[in-house]
Amino acid sequence: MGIHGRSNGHTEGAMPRFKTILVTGGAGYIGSHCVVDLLQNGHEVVAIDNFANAVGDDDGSPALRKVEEITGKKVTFYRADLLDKPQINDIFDKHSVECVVHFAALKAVGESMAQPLLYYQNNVLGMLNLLEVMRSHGCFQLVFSSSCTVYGEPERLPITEEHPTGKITNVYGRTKYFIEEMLKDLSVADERWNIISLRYFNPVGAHPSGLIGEDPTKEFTNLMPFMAQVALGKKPVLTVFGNDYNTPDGTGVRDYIHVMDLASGHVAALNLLSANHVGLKVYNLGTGKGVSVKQLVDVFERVTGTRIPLQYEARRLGDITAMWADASLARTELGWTTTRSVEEMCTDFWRWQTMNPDGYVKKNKTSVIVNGKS
Ligand SMILES: O=c1ccn([C@@H]2O[C@H](COP(=O)(O)OP(=O)(O)O[C@H]3O[C@H](CO)[C@@H](O)[C@H](O)[C@H]3O)[C@@H](O)[C@H]2O)c(=O)[nH]1
Repeated sequence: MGIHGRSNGHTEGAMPRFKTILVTGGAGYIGSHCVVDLLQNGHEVVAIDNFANAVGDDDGSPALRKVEEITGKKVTFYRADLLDKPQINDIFDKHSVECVVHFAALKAVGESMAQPLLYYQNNVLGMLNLLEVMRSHGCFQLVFSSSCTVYGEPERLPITEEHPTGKITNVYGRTKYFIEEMLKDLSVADERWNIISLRYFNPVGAHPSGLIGEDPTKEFTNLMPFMAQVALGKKPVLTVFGNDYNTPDGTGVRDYIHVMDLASGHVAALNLLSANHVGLKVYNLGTGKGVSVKQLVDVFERVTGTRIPLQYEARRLGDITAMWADASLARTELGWTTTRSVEEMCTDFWRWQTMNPDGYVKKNKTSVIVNGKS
């Protein structure tokens, strides 16, 4: 496989498709990987990011410069905040945006509990501003980045899109849930809206080139980046939160999905939106397979040749026992499936980590507003 990775079977040009896509949160982990896939599928991308949790420098986004290297295509980038509505308005004035893929959001569960207003303001108000600007510019096509967290503690497994939502124990998850409810109301009130909400399971891995990956600017607590830090020797031990769950090996089970598979789910969603009026549709993006903490550690050690010292501790507050997707709706309606194994998730993440042990290299130390760098 070359630098361009692989396609998951979408035939370029087979369906009518949008030309210019606005990607909010485009410099972030999932956003930057998705931009790769959008560019490789012939879209033009205008990306915005406020660098709340992504690396930025005087020249814009190091991640998006790498995306340009991978794809050989240009990304128009604005450092912009969705809370600054006039700025968002200006961007829509400058570009004929046909569709928005909206990633920009704060996502740390613990932080959301300590600072709920910050989360409601950023995630919910940011979404409202975006929707208003979209409407005033006649743009009604949206792919929204939602999460399996909207399901709360599963009542049954695997989780289908029909599973009840709303019984969520953290503020971050509630912002995703509230936005989905808003989008429902909007699609009922005004049939011009054409929206797909994608409920992600646990995104991990990195682009196979090793040029882009996860480099949060905030303290992170997710399993794979933490495990990689331990493997690099930057952290002494991986704390496993709970080995007394009702799972085969006692550790928590999740549906880990390679970030490039997740990215191709967005391209598939755009293809559906560009050819159909769906109102509002919701799809799970997961592999359909549950993997425990212990299993993920074992695969990571095996494929990277590293050793991860473990320390078992009590369950983490608010963690659920097990969660995995029924992804059959996305398969039948979006024509999308995952193609990357847990081994590839670990190998690709490790390649990114070892090629970039300190994450993205900034061109300059300070950040200034960069408008319309292309
Ligand atoms: O140092 C660590 C970190 C995690 N875990 C365990 O690993 C699993 C995965 O944890 P993590 O990577 O933090 O993901 P989740 O807690 O499943 O949360 C992710 O998935 C949620 C559902 O989409 C999103 O809401 C969150 O933003 C996203 O971080 C869980 O069983 C954790 O208890 C450990 O044992 N040790």
